[in-house]
Amino acid sequence: MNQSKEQRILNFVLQNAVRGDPCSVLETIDKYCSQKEWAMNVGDEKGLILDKTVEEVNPSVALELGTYCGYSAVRIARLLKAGAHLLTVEFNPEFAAIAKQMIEFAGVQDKVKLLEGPSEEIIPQLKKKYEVDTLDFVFLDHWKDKYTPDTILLQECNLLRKGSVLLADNIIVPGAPEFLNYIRNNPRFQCTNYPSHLEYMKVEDAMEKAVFLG
Ligand SMILES: Oc1cc(-c2ccc(F)cc2)cc2nccnc12
Ligand SMILES: [Mg+2]
Repeated sequence: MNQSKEQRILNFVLQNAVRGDPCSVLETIDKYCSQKEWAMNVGDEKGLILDKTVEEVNPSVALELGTYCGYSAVRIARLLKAGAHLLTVEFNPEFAAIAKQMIEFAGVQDKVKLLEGPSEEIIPQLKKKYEVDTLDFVFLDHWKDKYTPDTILLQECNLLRKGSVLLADNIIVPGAPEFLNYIRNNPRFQCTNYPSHLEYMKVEDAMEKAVFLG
């Protein structure tokens, strides 16, 4: 049974990165995916926008929708202060299995809780089952047609508070036009657009930051 691309990425990290060193893991994934096989990690260019937003928010509790191989989970977790944690949601079991190993190899497992399942099922469980009060930061990087329903669900579940920051990937490619329309026309959010490029490509992409005004 030949290996998946995600397994090949993990193997390359296990053989070439430094165990317990998140930056080494990120560099190694970026090296593989820019030189050998493209993959949908947020990447090093948009990753800098993610870094700056996480540092600005300095979240105690962060949520990621769309774990994939764990690249952005490692990217976010490496910046979290002592006692802070990231909940990351992945519905694809193969991806979740890869991400778990990636997160552990990077040594950030104590800061990351990987939740396997559909976001629409997990979000309503965050308060009672995962002891979340409100979310300081949310990274949306899963299927683009889920950005809007999940943002509405976060509000319905009272998981956002005044100042909660959402950051959405792939605003241009693959694109999230319905989400953009929703969030930019919603008076309860203050939006900022960050032009960038699709990971590992010269194709234009962008991220959108949306601050919940309460
Ligand atoms: O960053 C991303 C890029 C792409 C993607 C796929 C194929 C293309 F041709 C271009 C872009 C899909 C994604 N799905 C979920 C989360 N993030 C994604
Ligand atoms: Mg993405």
